[in-house]
Amino acid sequence: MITRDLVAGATGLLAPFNAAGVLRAADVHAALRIGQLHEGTGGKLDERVLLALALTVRALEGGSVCIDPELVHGDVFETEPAPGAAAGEATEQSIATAELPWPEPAGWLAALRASDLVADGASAPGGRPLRLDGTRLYLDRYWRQEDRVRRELTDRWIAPAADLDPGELRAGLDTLFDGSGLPDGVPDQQRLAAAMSLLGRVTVIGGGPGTGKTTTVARILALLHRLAPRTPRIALAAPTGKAAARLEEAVRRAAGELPAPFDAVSGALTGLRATTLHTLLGARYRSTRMRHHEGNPLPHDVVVIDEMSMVSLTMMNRLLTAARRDARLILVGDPDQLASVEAGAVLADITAARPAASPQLRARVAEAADRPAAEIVPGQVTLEHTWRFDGGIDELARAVRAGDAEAALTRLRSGTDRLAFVETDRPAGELLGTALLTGVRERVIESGRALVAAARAGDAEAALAALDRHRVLCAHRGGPFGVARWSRIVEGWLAEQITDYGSEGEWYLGRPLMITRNDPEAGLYNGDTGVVVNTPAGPRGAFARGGRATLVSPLQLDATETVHAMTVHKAQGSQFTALTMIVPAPDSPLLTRELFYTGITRASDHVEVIGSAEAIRRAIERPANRASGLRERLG
Ligand SMILES: Nc1ncnc2c1ncn2[C@@H]1O[C@H](COP(=O)(O)OP(=O)(O)OP(=O)(O)O)[C@@H](O)[C@H]1O
Repeated sequence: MITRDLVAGATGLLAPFNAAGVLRAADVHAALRIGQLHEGTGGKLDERVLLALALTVRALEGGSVCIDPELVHGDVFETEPAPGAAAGEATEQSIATAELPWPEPAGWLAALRASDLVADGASAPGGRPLRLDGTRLYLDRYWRQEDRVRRELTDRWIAPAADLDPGELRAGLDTLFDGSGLPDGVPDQQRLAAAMSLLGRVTVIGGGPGTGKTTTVARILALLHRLAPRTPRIALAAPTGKAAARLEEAVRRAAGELPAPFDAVSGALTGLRATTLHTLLGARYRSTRMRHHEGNPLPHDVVVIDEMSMVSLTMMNRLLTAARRDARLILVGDPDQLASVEAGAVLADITAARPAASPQLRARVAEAADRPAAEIVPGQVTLEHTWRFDGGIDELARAVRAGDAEAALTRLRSGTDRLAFVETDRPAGELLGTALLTGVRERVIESGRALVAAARAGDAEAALAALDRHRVLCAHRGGPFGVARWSRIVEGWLAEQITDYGSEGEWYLGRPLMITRNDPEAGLYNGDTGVVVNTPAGPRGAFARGGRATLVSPLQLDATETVHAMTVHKAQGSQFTALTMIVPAPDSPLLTRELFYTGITRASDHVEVIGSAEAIRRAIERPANRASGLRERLG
């Protein structure tokens, strides 16, 4: 069912786009409000300008920071679940847009250029709601953010970081990055990443799971501790609480593995705490202003941000304006994962850009990394070699990343002990009781039993470990392939197999929880997961913090839901031993390469995919297409 949230005042071109569901009520209202202000100043608005304005507002919702009037008719628009639909039953659908009265692009652009609502070109003065840059149309606020991010990155890429002794640097790199373990002829990208991060001011270290990103970061920090004239002040952060906890743990593990003489600084690195990016920047309750900004910069000499794919344009702008110009910024992530919930695709844009290099910095990096200068792209390194054996998950991920659907399907069907493929186009409701769900049912029961046993025994750490043993991941929240349906199925299996399951009431022991609203005071963030465990004081929510369990009273847990299954979006930044990925129907607008890739790469040991070959092919062949100008503007 398509939602048509009709606006009475939508006239002209706005009306058919609103009726089709391409424009939501909020988009139309925003356009009308700005249009009325404009008419108040005596102008007469071209309906094509109003349409472009409403579409630009709408695009933000889909993650794009701008629209291109020449291309926007080809974008995929999706409905929102219908208001009033039964909870968990509604699902997003694609909207057919071919029949809509799209304005002819050349005339549309000309109308925009002539409009008083539009600042035309990068050098035009501000003060107008829209900005046209080439053929890209932005809300001016987002254009300014993108422009600031571009300037901050290019300025920082050009200037080298504070000097380190070149001889000592080379010797340190020789010890920590000796290339052992790499196949013959494979260049040591970890060494290159380290050289770049130490010599430059901003470095993006990209790579898939297990490519040694965190290990590299820990070694970079160890080198800085040894080589910098004074002990560096280091910040570790990630977009979500879960990702921050993982970063902290991974740095601690990698610090513990440092060879002599760097093991002398492991203590300093082991003591580092990671926070969310919001906390680092000083987010305040009910305020969008951060405590740290240009006028009150972060004090740190080194800022490491992990899971950068989840960082939006707005957040990147905040980070770059808050970090000192002379600080070293190390930005880590997997550019092939889903982009941020809010608009922008910052990591993917930066890693696809080829900015101009400072010849001096390039020569220094080449010398320290032992690589030809021509191979150095300023400020970015991709790690390719996978260090973790995962028996086929990595090869599946590589095929997905490369957009090779047939290779991915062959991998999935190969039947290794790490990959399982339940090939079906039927939703779970129709598969209950059949052999097709045997694998997922067994995993759910096995991990559920361990979870409940640990929770009842009051062993919070064992319960948290059991919680991450297996997870069901879906694309949608609602609908036949969604989280709500799967949660009921999982709960049914657990109730059937575990004696007295859920008998303690709302806060039953072993109840898996997910936080749905940030609570900085309790240190809990939207998407964090935990489990209810037994304590002498009664049931408590246990959450992983700094490698240990923190216990929170149910009284403090007012924004939680039970998490027997979760969306891939919510699972980003987490890792599970095993997972079952539910692939929706082929026409799902959420089905993209990034979604499928992010889903399957959340598992360390076992991936089971339930879905049709057709839907998987569709996903792999459809990369998410977020409109942004950053990639091109970075050069
Ligand atoms: N140069 C290396 N030589 C040998 N082992 C390595 C090397 N680099 C990393 N490893 C090992 O590979 C594994 C994965 O490394 P690491 O956790 O740093 O990867 P990652 O890219 O951060 O992974 P993820 O994204 O999954 O968190 C670790 O066990 C680590 O010890």
